Amino acid sequence: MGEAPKLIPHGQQNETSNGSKLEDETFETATTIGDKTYVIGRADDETSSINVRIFDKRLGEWVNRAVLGTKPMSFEGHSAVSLKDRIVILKKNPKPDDHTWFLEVDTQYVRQQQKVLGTEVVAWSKGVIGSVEKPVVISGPSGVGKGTLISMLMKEFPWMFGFSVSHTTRAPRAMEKDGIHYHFTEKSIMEEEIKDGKFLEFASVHGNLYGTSVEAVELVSDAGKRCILDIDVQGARSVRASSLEAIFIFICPPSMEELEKRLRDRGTETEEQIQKRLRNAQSEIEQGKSSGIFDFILYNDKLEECYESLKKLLGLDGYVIPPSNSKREISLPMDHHSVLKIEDKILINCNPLIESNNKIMLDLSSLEGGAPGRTRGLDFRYSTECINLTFN
Ligand SMILES: Nc1ncnc2c1ncn2[C@@H]1O[C@H](COP(=O)(O)OP(=O)(O)OP(=O)(O)O)[C@@H](O)[C@H]1O
Ligand SMILES: Nc1nc2c(ncn2[C@@H]2O[C@H](COP(=O)(O)O)[C@@H](O)[C@H]2O)c(=O)[nH]1
Repeated sequence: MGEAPKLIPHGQQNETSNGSKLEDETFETATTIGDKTYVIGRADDETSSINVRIFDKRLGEWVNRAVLGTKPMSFEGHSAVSLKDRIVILKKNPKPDDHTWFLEVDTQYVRQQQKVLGTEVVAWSKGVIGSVEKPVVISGPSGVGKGTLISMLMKEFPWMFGFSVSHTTRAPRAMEKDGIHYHFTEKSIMEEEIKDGKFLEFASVHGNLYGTSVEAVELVSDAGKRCILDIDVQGARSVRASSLEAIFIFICPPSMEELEKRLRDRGTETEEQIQKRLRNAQSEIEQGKSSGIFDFILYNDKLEECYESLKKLLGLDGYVIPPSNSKREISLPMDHHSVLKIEDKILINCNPLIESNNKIMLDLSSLEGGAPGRTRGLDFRYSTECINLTFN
């Protein structure tokens, strides 16, 4: 039998009937969802990252869980609010783009990962203000022109799209740069990272291992951009089965002869590799057309025409949306705050001595996404509702 979290029996933390929390001086909060109490506090190391300990009230002991996703850093205290399947963490003294985090404890992603990894898990997801369009998954046989089309899109709309940089165990080509085209990695390291749940998807493609890390997708979301993934059909199938909502596009060649010509003309593969890629192309095209994974199929015959079709289905033909600087600014609490959950809203009370506009409301109904990746659609507003809360 373990010792129950001290915070609760000793009353160091106020836990109200509606799940709101006030933080104690040790920077720890204890939040109960179902049978488990999640004690969240500063890690006992020099990183200042957040540590999670889990107490199973039914078993009466502390339990271990794999913690997935990038952990929040630079932590100077927080408030925690329980939702049905996750805990909202509001940091104190936050940086402008790093104020709200979610610890997912029973979401679809968490349940999926429990099955995949064969262990209990929780997952971090950072909250980002505003809404970003769904990621775009682009698949198609090697040499069909996926990379070419993606480069055109990123060149024309650099503020809108960000590329998810995959990991691969294949050797870099002459012009490829580590961290830009791929994260080139050792097979044993990548296999270890797959075991640790760092990948959203991975597959063996043409004899090498390729995979999309959760971090690769998160980095694009953090930049407020729409994520583009260039992955094979197996990877697209895994993403389709995951909780990441995306648009799936399959690119077809006009003919196998033209595909072979493009692969040869590119001059990046040996004859043996070209043959292997062409053999795989046949079944990839069949799956692309008939598996039901893909929302759209495009034929890349004339490059410009295919690019126009791609833009059209992404809603980018004709009028081009200019880069937006219109992110609504809101001053989040810089000092002690308390939080209160009322239906699908969280009311954040700031210290009235410090904050001029001292009530901020977070509307939970507009949240989208979540782990793996970021929780989008955070909507903070200055609140006129008057709720009497006492400050400690
Ligand atoms: N519509 C097109 N007509 C003629 N050549 C094209 C067309 N689209 C792309 N190409 C050329 O075909 C070659 C392969 O294109 P690209 O590298 O973009 O393919 P890919 O699908 O990304 O391949 P891989 O999956 O191997 O990375 C390149 O040399 C590119 O310039
Ligand atoms: N499942 C995944 N497939 C990926 C990923 N990154 C790239 N790819 C696919 O691999 C082939 C070959 O790429 P190449 O750069 O060696 O020519 C191509 O079909 C890509 O779409 C990934 O992260 N996961």
